[in-house]
Amino acid sequence: MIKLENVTKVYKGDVVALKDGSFEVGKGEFVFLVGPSGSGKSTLLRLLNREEEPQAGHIHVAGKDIGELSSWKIPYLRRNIGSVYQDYKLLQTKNVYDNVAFALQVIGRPRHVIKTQVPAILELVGLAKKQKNYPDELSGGEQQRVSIARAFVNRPLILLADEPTGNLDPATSVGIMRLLDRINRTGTTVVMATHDRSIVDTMRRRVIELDRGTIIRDQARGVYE
Ligand SMILES: Nc1ncnc2c1ncn2[C@@H]1O[C@H](COP(=O)(O)OP(=O)(O)OP(=O)(O)O)[C@@H](O)[C@H]1O
Repeated sequence: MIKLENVTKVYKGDVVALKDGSFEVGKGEFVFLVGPSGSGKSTLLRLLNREEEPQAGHIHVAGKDIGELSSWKIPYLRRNIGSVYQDYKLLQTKNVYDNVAFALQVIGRPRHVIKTQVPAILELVGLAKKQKNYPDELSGGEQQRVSIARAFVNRPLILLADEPTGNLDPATSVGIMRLLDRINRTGTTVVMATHDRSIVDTMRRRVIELDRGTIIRDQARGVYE
C-alpha cells in the first residue's frame, strides 16, 4: 500500500528531515512512527500525501509512484488518504454534520450519498447526537472524533494521523485509539505519529523509530522504548 525507496527530504538550511528512508507498509497494517521532536515524523506523513516532495528516492502509494503524478492528479491521490491532526483542524463556522459533509461535497459526491454517509459515520464515531453542535461546543475528544469522521467518511485506503491524541487526556486518548483500531480492522492502513508511550506499549503494533531523519528501528508488535 505504501512503499518508500531511499527517500531523502532536505529542507532549506540543510535540515535533513528524512535520510535515505526505505520501508513498505502492507494493506491493513497499523504502524506507529515514534522518535523525538524534530526527528522527521510529520515530514514523513506529509511526503505520503505529497504535501512535501523528496529530493531523492521514490514513494509509491496504492501502486503509484506519487512523484510522477502531475499536479491535477494530486487531489485524486488524496482521496485515498484521510488525515487526522493533533489540533483537529475543524471548520469553526460549520456544525459537526457540515464539517463532515463538506469533505464529501468538495469531491463532488451526490447529495443523496452525503445524506446517508454522514449520519452513518457520525454514528460510528459516537457523535450522532451532536450533529448540530459547533466545534467550540465540543470537548477535545469529541472534536477529534469529528475529525476522524471527516477523514474516514470517504472510506480512504490509508489514514494518516499526526499525534491525534497529543491534546487529549489518557482516558480520552484510549477512546480515540479504540476508534482508530476499529477503522484499521475494516482494512484501512493506518500510519500514526505519536509521542504517547502508553498507547504504543498497549497496542503492540509495528513501530518505526526515527532519529534525526534516520530510521533506526522497524519492529513488528513493538514498544515505544
Ligand atoms: N517546512 C519546513 N521548513 C524547514 N524545516 C522544516 C520544515 N518542517 C520541518 N522542518 C524541520 O525538519 C525536521 C523534522 O521536523 P518534523 O516536523 O518532521 O519532525 P517531528 O518528528 O514530526 O517533530 P514533532 O514530534 O515535534 O512533531 C526538524 O528539524 C524541523 O525543524
